[in-house]
Amino acid sequence: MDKPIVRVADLYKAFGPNEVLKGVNLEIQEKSICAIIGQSGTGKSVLFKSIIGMLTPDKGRVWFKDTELTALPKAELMDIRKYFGYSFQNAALFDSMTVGENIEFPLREVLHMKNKKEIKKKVTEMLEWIELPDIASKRPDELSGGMRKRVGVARSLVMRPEVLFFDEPTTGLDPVLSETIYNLVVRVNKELSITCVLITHDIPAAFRISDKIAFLDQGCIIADGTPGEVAQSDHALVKDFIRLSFSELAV
Ligand SMILES: Nc1ncnc2c1ncn2[C@@H]1O[C@H](COP(=O)(O)OP(=O)(O)OP(=O)(O)O)[C@@H](O)[C@H]1O
Repeated sequence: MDKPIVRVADLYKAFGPNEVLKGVNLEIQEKSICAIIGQSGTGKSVLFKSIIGMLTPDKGRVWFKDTELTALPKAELMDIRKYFGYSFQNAALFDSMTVGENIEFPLREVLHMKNKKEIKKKVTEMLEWIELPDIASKRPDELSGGMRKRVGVARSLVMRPEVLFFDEPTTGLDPVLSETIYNLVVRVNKELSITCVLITHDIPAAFRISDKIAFLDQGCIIADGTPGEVAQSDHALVKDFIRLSFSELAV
């Protein structure tokens, strides 16, 4: 877990006059869980999208292992992106397709797999892995929010990414379902050895499951380290944020 799999150096991104990222530096260790936390609108999603190449940074560098993504031509960047998986807030499933078709979609469209038996086997394996073995023929709108999120994770995992990014994986879920999703993140990390990077507002969960926490504020990382190290931060905002997040639990 000592080698960085993703490195970000001095990253800047603005939208017109809105300077969102202002010199972000971050290292994410291979096979770790890293949580990016911070106030709303502070640039967490923009940082995510800049790392995975969905947004082009204005300045700065991003590496995946030894490859500098920010130096790659678009075609090569697309190729490297197959090592990244994403699970976004709304699970982004296609409602017109069954669950099975949703999961096989990247196999057909990205990996150009044609062998129906092989595709079906992978879909079945994934559904068993997320502990929802019998829902291949259901449509996403027949599922609960928590099930949809698990299917979204399965669709990302079927590509066997090396890094899986979760943007607010538990938004809209009650605490019990949220826990099942965090357990799934931990299983993805421990059982499949996949590096997991998550944005979350659930600070206690982030502290519980992460190896590293990075606190983003106004476009810069103002604290990062193990949960214990970040909990000891001297930064007033970090201290307040953590105190308030944990005191909510005590109410
Ligand atoms: N594609 C875009 N075009 C213009 N502005 C954008 C774009 N994407 C994000 N922004 C702006 O960047 C800023 C940071 O947004 P971002 O979504 O990264 O915040 P966040 O920290 O993830 O917030 P939250 O925790 O509420 O999800 C906001 O001011 C937002 O309006």
